[in-house]
Amino acid sequence: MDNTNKEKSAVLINGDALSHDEIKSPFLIGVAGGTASGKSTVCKKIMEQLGQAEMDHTQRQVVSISQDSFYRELTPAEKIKAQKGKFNFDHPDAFNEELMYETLQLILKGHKVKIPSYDYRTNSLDFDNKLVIYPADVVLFEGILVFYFPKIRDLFHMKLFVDTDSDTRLARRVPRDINERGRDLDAVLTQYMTFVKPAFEEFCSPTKKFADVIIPRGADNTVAIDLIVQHIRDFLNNRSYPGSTSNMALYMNMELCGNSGDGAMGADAAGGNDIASDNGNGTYNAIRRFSTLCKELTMKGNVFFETNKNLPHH
Ligand SMILES: Nc1ncnc2c1ncn2[C@@H]1O[C@H](COP(=O)(O)OP(=O)(O)O)[C@@H](O)[C@H]1O
Ligand SMILES: O=c1ccn([C@@H]2O[C@H](COP(=O)(O)O)[C@@H](O)[C@H]2O)c(=O)[nH]1
Repeated sequence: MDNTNKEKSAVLINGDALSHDEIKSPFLIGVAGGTASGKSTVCKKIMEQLGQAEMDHTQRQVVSISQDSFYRELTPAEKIKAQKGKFNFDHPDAFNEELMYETLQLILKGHKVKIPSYDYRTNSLDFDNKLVIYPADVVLFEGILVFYFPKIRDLFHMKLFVDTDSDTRLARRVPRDINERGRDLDAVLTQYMTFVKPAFEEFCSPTKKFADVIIPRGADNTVAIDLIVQHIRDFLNNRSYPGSTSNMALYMNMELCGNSGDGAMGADAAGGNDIASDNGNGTYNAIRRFSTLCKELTMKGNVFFETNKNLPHH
C-alpha cells in the first residue's frame, strides 16, 4: 500500500485496513422480546427475504448479531449453579454490558469485529468458534435485554419489540431447550418458573415502551416482516445513490411521524422535501406510499408504531 492509500485507511482491531471510502457506519436495529418470542426467527426471515442469508459473510449488507455472545463468563461456582439450572441468565447482571457497548460502538464506526458464539449446553462462550462481523449497512442486534441498558438502548436507530404471548413462548421454549440446548423437562420448567418468567416481567417486558415498532405474533406476522424488509430494501437502495443522505434515521422518523397521528405527515413536511430533493421523486413517492401503508397496517393490528423519541423531530 502506498502512502496516499495509507493516509486514507483505518486500521481495524484485527490489524486489517479499510480505505475511508469503504468505511460504513451501519443503521443499527435493536430487536427485543421475551425468550422464544421469535427474535432470531424474525431476524432470519428478514435476512432471507433480503437475499442476505445465502450470501458470503464478507459481502452481506445486512448482518444479525445475538446478545447471547455477550453473556459474561461465569465463575466456577456460578458454573456449578448453571449446570443445575440455578443460575439466573435472565437478569441484566448476567451480561457483560461494557463489552456489548464497546463492540456496538466499534460496529457503528464501521469496524470488523470478532465475537464468541454461545454454547447453551455448557452455559459458556465459545471462543473457538468466533463469529466475524464484517462492516455492513444494516445491523440487527437481538436479545431479551437489548433495550434494558440505557447506554446501549441509545445506540439504536430503530427499536423493534417482538411481542408473542407467554403461553406460546413457553410452549416453544420447552421443546427448543430440550432438543437444541440439551436440557431436561424438569430443569426447563424449574428455570422458567424461578428465573425466566419473573425476570421477563421485571426487566424485559417494561422495555417494550422503548420500541418504535411492536411486532405482534413474531415471525407469524408476515405483514410486519414484509414491511420491515421493504423498509430496509428502500434504505439500501437509497444509500447506494450518489449524494444520498445515507440517513435511514431521518427517513424512518419521517414515516413513523406520519403514523403518530400528530398531523406531521412526513412526506409533506420539510424533512420529506429534503429527502425528495436528495433522491428524486421515486423515493419521495415510495415514502408516501409506505406512510399510507403503515397507517392501514396499524389500524389492522399488524404492527404498532411508537413515535421514535430517539430521533430529531422536524
Ligand atoms: N412463528 C413460529 N411458529 C412456530 N415456531 C416458531 C415460530 N417462531 C419461532 N418458532 C420456534 O420457537 C423457538 C424459539 O424461536 P426463536 O426465534 O429462537 O426465539 P427467540 O430468538 O426469541 O428466543 C424456535 O425453536 C423456533 O423455531
Ligand atoms: O446458558 C444459558 C444462557 C441463556 N439461557 C436462556 O436463554 C434465554 C435467552 O435466549 P432466547 O433465545 O432469547 O430465548 C434466556 O431466557 C435464558 O434463560 C439459558 O437457559 N442458558
